[in-house]
Amino acid sequence: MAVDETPRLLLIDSYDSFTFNLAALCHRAIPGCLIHIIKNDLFEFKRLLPLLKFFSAVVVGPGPGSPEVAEDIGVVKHLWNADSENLIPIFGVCLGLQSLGIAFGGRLLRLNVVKHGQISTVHHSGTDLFWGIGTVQAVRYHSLHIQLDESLGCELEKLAWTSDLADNGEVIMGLKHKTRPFWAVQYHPESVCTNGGSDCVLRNFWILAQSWSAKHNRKVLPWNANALASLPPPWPASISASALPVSGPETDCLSTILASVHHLPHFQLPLACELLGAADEHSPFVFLDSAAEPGRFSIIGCINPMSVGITYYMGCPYVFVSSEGQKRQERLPSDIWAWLSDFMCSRKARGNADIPFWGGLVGYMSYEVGVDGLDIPLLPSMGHERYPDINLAFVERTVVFDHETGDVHIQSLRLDDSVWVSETGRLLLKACHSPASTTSLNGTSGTRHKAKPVLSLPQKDRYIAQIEKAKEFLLSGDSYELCLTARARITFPFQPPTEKSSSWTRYKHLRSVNPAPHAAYIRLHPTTFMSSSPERFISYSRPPNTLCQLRPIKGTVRKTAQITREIAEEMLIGSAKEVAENLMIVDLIRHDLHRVVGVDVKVTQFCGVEEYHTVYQLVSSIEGRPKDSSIQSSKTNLGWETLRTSLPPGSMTGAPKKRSVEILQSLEDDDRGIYSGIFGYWCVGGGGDWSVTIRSCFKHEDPCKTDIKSDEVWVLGAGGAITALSDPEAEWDEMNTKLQSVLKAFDV
Ligand SMILES: C=C(O[C@@H]1C=C(C(=O)O)C=C[C@H]1O)C(=O)O
Ligand SMILES: NC(=O)CC[C@H](N)C(=O)O
Repeated sequence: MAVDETPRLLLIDSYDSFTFNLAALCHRAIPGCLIHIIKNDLFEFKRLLPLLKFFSAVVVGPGPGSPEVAEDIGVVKHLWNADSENLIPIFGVCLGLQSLGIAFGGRLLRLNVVKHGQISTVHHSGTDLFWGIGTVQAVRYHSLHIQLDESLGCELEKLAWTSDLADNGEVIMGLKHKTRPFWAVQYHPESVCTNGGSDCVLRNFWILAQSWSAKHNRKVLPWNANALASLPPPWPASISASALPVSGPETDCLSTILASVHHLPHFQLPLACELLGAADEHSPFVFLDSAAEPGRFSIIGCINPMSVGITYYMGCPYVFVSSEGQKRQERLPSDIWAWLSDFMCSRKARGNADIPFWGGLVGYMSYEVGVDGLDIPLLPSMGHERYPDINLAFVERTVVFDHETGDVHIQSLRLDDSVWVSETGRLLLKACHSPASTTSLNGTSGTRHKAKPVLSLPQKDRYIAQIEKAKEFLLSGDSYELCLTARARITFPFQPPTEKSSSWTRYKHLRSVNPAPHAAYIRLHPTTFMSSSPERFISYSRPPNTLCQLRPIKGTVRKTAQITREIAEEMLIGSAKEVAENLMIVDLIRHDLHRVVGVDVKVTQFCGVEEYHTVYQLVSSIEGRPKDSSIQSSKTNLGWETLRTSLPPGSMTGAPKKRSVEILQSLEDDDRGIYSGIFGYWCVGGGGDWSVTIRSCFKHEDPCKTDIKSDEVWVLGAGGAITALSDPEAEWDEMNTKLQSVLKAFDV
């Protein structure tokens, strides 16, 4: 029988959000290995068993829940009892270790004090997995642990442990089976903050596995594509251009957009927006506003009746496309993502490489679009007849202001649009030289509404009770962190609509009272959306050589007169709780990024303290830029694929993502809708930039339907990450601080 030289690993994923980090670690530690990743419920054991002969080893990943619960552990629990014919070396992580533990007489217990995103010193035997290894500082994500009664002639041997002192006493961190080829660690070797116990432990496992296989004459069968057709292709080799959506022709055969540049350092963005139609309630308008640092570009999209509008409702097999007053529906080829990809494929163009947006799609996507991508059923409350879950305009004419250089770029994708480009230039130049009123620039709190609005706020008792319930899920091991949120509503009694947009005035007020780098005003009927978000979800540069960057925020301190930057740094970086919150999301996002871009993922900023108008926040930055030129061709939509597979934003869910979203659905009172989703753009050059919809509010109405005398209802959401270390009162305050940052614009 021929021996297959390529190390093949079967990585069994128990629906965790760190699985691709583990795959990346295996790839680093075991040269040339190919990793097939399956969910723990893909096969029954009798179907999996014959496939094991094609693998060199199995890696059992971490996951939510308990190894004693059949649905949580899936097929894994059977692996340990395979007969000697079918034995295969196995490396387990966390839930994997716990499953090994209970299979051979270990007791599964809850920790007194759970450890999520915290770093412990791991002591070890210096043998087996820990051979040649010095100090280990390891990240832990667990609520459960294994205890061995070694006096009973246990088949397992402890290899590593940590001393949690008064919290939990000694906790097992590494195990091996005395005769079978099974090894496992309780901590997370793949976490970005684990030091000393990652690559080298995996390398030791591989050496142990190979020598056990040699000693027991275990042969790996040559790869047989037919027999293995039911397995997914190996990672990272599966990431190839063919697996990515195609973005159209190569850049060198594209038309060049029309553009003019004016140096106007004192450009008044709100005034420019008004000259271009922002104040006209009846026309659609989009403005992506870098209203504070570190935002650099602000984008005004000039929409007119010929512009294409795209709306999509969750669960609907159609997408609605409107233009020139007509609306038609188109059946989706497979899903909305593929449709949008096709739509953009035929609209590629080329412009000034220094400007991130040349025209393209601008708008928002709801949280539920992302939830759907996790294969979680929508809540029954989600009907078609609500509001669009995806609402985008294809913007051909844009004004882009570069806050760094003071240059204004007027651009059009249309052929023969030089008249619009030059007239818009003239208009904006003129406006720059005429004094603007403060009201026009900043807005005022006063709008057309005379009557006082009714404000409905989250109830403290209810929110605290939800935090307590969330904590139960953290203690049981079902989640490591839950981003709990609540909604507020501001209702203005019906007033006859006016030409002059009151929401635009409101937005100007918001951007002056809570300036933010990812601010936005998006009026795409029936929805009006305004944001003062501090958080970028993802940006991806134009292909080829796309760089994907995600910038999760986790860790918040409210600004007050007493809180200086130094104090905020101490409160954030000096707090195990805040850093743990951030670390968990960094690890989750690394996983999301590794899945699409392969091995080339880096954390370029870890827990930087950034100052915003009302809060200090801990911000990390994770980047991926695959070196592989086949993925990096100018024809692939790497960024779009990363966006699709990374929703909903990890910072708005918690980890592990899928289980956490399910738990949050059961805890929160309403679906999130637009809140917690994303907004931003997809440029015709292939790049994109999408922000997280927080510190934002929205309303749905159609000003053309004057016969319906509906109230004007603005909805806003706010929340924060709940961890086992959360103090409910402090979480309640944090959520309110975030709500207030937007409520200020309503003077309620
Ligand atoms: C949930 C919100 O914010 C999220 C939660 C944060 C936190 O827990 O520290 C910080 C930024 C956001 O990712 C919100 O603003 O509503
Ligand atoms: N990271 C994990 O695999 C966690 C395992 C288990 N759910 C626990 O909390 O202990």
